[in-house]
Amino acid sequence: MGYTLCVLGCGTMGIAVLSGVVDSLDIPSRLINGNVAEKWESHTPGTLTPQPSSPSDATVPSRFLACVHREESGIKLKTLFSNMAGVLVKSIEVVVGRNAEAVGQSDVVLLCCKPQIAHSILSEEGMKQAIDGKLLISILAGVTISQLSGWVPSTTKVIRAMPNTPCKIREGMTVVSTLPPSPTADLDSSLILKIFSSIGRCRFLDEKHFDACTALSGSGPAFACIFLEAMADGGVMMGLPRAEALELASQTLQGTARMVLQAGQHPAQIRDAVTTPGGCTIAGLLALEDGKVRSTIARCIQIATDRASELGQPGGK
Ligand SMILES: NC(=O)C1=CN([C@@H]2O[C@H](COP(=O)(O)OP(=O)(O)OC[C@H]3O[C@@H](n4cnc5c(N)ncnc54)[C@H](OP(=O)(O)O)[C@@H]3O)[C@@H](O)[C@H]2O)C=CC1
Ligand SMILES: O=C(O)[C@@H]1CCC=N1
Repeated sequence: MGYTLCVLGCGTMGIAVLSGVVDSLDIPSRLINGNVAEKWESHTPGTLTPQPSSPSDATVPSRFLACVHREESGIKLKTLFSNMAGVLVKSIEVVVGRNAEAVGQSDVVLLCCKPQIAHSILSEEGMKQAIDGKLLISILAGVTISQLSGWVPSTTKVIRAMPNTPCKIREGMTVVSTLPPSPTADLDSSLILKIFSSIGRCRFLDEKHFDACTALSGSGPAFACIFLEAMADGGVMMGLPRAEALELASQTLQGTARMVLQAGQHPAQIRDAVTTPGGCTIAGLLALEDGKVRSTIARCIQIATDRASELGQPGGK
């Protein structure tokens, strides 16, 4: 039997993680349809490769509770999840305004609310008893393990994770804070890996890197989309239809990223191979350098990191 996973604050990211995990658990039916092999192969050897799960695996969730605050959000989630539960997932239950009850029925809690309201949610009546001894995985930007640990009983195991929205299509990047030594560390770590490596890449890093990870991979999809849209706009300016321009830009970015991740090529190698002496690529590259695009993008990560460190902090907004 699997365990119960509670998504405490099931908005954009809660839905992304939950949808991806549920999708990954629906392996047997998709194997029958014959379309899953390619998915497993698309992950680079040497990284944490997802494996099809067995329904009896105790490190795999089999029941999901999705907590929200507003009735209207609950209705939207019910519609969204109504057809989602596959063969291995017994149920996805939407819970409105009953956080402590849901946490009490869960084994693992994925905290996905806004950083600013985490303290009030974890201080709700009945929450201390409900969360006692449980594994709490927080995806909140800026809120530290030390802060979270101060809001829950000392028996609650607190871990941070920083996923991103592509988790929804199982192409996410998640960084998990390294686990402190404990008798349950191995079990906790395999359980955490099962969740996040089933929805993309996952790696452990020390908590001191979390604000930078929040900026780079957490916020990264937004930054990548600026570049993507700008490339497509350039194509449109030169007469390409919008839809085709967007397809060309997206597949080009995806293919290039895969050359780095899968083929292990350095970005400079890829760039040089494209850049014919006296050709059009060097002409475009020089225009980018004139626009200080590299330092602008690097500064964007620096500024977003600084902002991430302020989120959820006393006196911060
Ligand atoms: N968005 C992203 O790409 C990423 C976000 N993060 C982090 O994830 C967290 C969530 O972000 P995001 O998903 O964008 O935010 P959303 O606003 O989309 O989701 C927040 C959720 O919390 C719920 N909520 C609010 N109050 C309560 C309450 N009292 N009890 C239970 N649930 C409540 C909301 O429900 P309702 O609608 O009913 O109010 C909503 O479902 C943030 O801490 C952010 O730092 C991390 C990585 C990437
Ligand atoms: O913008 C934010 O604060 C959140 C954290 C990472 C992505 N979105």
